[in-house]
Amino acid sequence: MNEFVASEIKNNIAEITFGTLKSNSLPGAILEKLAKTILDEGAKEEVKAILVKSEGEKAFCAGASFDELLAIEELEASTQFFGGFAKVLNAMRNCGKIVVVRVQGKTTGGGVGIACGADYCFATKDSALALTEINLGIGPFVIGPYVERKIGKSQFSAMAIDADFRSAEWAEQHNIYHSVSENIGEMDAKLEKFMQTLASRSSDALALIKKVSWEGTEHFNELMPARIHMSASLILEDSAKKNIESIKERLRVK
Ligand SMILES: C/C(=C\C(=O)SCCNC(=O)CCNC(=O)[C@H](O)C(C)(C)COP(=O)(O)OP(=O)(O)OC[C@H]1O[C@@H](n2cnc3c(N)ncnc32)[C@H](O)[C@@H]1OP(=O)(O)O)CC(=O)O
Repeated sequence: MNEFVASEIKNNIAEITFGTLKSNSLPGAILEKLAKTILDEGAKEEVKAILVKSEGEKAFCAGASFDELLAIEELEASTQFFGGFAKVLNAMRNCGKIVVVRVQGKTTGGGVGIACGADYCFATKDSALALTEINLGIGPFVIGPYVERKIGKSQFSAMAIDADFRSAEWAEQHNIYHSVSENIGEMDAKLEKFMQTLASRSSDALALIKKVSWEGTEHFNELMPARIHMSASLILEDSAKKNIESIKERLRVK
């Protein structure tokens, strides 16, 4: 399977895994499927919490798929595509269940959005992160409210402007990661214990914790159409396509 979203329920935990061949970057179909899977699993009474993770031992998620961005030629398609990120984050926020995210390696752009959409986030010390959108000629507009909620406006705008990687240690100090491990084995051992404990907790208490944690984010729904339009229109510029081609080349020869 080249691109997939899979889910299984183990011990009252819905484990959702996504994967794509290019650093787990996200095409539109995977975004749509991920959003739907999170909502479907969240609606199941037996599910106490949701674990979102990605395939492999390298990058957690490289954000928007370059190949899909290069193929987009008109506003309707780009609006639909960036709307997919809004749907995933909205699903994480509104699914009614605690969402835990497992970050095993570097993450950029929309992948940082997914880490910030978590209620609790595990990572390894190699899980540096960056808002690289400006390199393409766009910005972290759709994921912005979710990132700002974790790190504050000043740090968000600094990350969006410089597009530099911050370390996992930085991400822990700035409330994105809640647990940082030396390696994947150590992270998974901690995660398993954490999820087992979560599964034994009161469903009603967890639901209320989810509710109060996201209080004050109701306006995200109203923000989204304009935020989607920002990325969706900028990506149509010729310079954005040239930028993506040169990033792909830089990554290929590095
Ligand atoms: C949500 C909004 C916007 C966005 O999300 S914009 C997307 C931003 N993403 C990037 O800028 C990703 C750039 N990629 C990297 O920095 C690195 O690849 C990585 C993610 C840190 C992973 O590094 P690693 O060393 O593990 O892997 P490689 O660099 O060797 O990459 C392997 C392979 O994957 C290809 N690739 C990387 N990123 C993407 C991508 N986004 N789409 C497609 N393909 C990607 C890379 O080119 C390599 O391919 P090869 O063929 O093997 O060369 C907007 C909003 O919020 O509004």
